[in-house]
Amino acid sequence: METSAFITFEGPDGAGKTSVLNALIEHYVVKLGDRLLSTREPGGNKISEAIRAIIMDTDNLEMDARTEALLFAAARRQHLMQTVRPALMAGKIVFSDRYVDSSIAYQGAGRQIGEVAVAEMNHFATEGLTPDLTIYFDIPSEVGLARIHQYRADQVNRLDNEALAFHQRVRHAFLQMVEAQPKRIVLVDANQPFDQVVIQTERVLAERFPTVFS
Ligand SMILES: Nc1ncnc2c1ncn2[C@@H]1O[C@H](COP(=O)(O)OP(=O)(O)O)[C@@H](O)[C@H]1O
Ligand SMILES: Cc1cn([C@H]2C[C@H](O)[C@@H](COP(=O)(O)OP(=O)(O)O)O2)c(=O)[nH]c1=O
Repeated sequence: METSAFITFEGPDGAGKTSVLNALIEHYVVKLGDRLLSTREPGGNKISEAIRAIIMDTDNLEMDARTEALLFAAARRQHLMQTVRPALMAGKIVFSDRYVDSSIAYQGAGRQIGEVAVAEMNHFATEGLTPDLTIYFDIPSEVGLARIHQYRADQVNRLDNEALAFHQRVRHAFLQMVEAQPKRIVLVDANQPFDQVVIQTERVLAERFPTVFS
């Protein structure tokens, strides 16, 4: 059977992950067909999408930070069991728009409930399943937020609404993870023209998985 790969895409809000992922899928689907599975967190199945709706609801202002972290982890667990693991077992290439690193950055650092505690809780949820590669799209918080408010104002969610300091803590935590785990996490500068971001991402994928992506 062909080798599977679990590749996650991370970054602050407005870094361009979703747009880059769409471009990548268009590019690779010709070669990979249904061997490529692209999915996103939180969501991807009925239960996780229902949890997502509760987390993102801008009316849920009273949500406690640990409740939020537990809900993200619960949605992640269901997504892993129902979508990601079966695909990996079938030898597929799985692209996931966000995974555990987002919880460490947003809930651990952004909400300040502790990066180690969030990592441990997610270890329980995932049984330690770690991506083969993570591409981290780096963007200054001001630039990312400006993109969202300029182009996606109709889709602003409860986390987008947080103050600048929250988003700066999130970015700082991501950068620390890149430094601590350079083999797994590769940084792509997302503060450049879109086509350049896509080209650099494709280069990283081709370097790491030459038989799949080049
Ligand atoms: N490199 C880029 N330069 C300028 N605008 C961009 C770039 N990448 C994405 N955008 C725009 O920024 C907004 C947020 O992008 P999106 O892909 O939704 O980001 P994310 O999924 O990381 O939050 C979109 O309107 C998108 O068109
Ligand atoms: C997966 C995950 C996402 N998030 C946040 C990041 C985003 O603000 C939001 C996901 O919303 P989404 O609209 O999917 O944003 P994006 O396109 O930027 O990924 O949830 C967490 O706080 N913790 C997590 O574990």
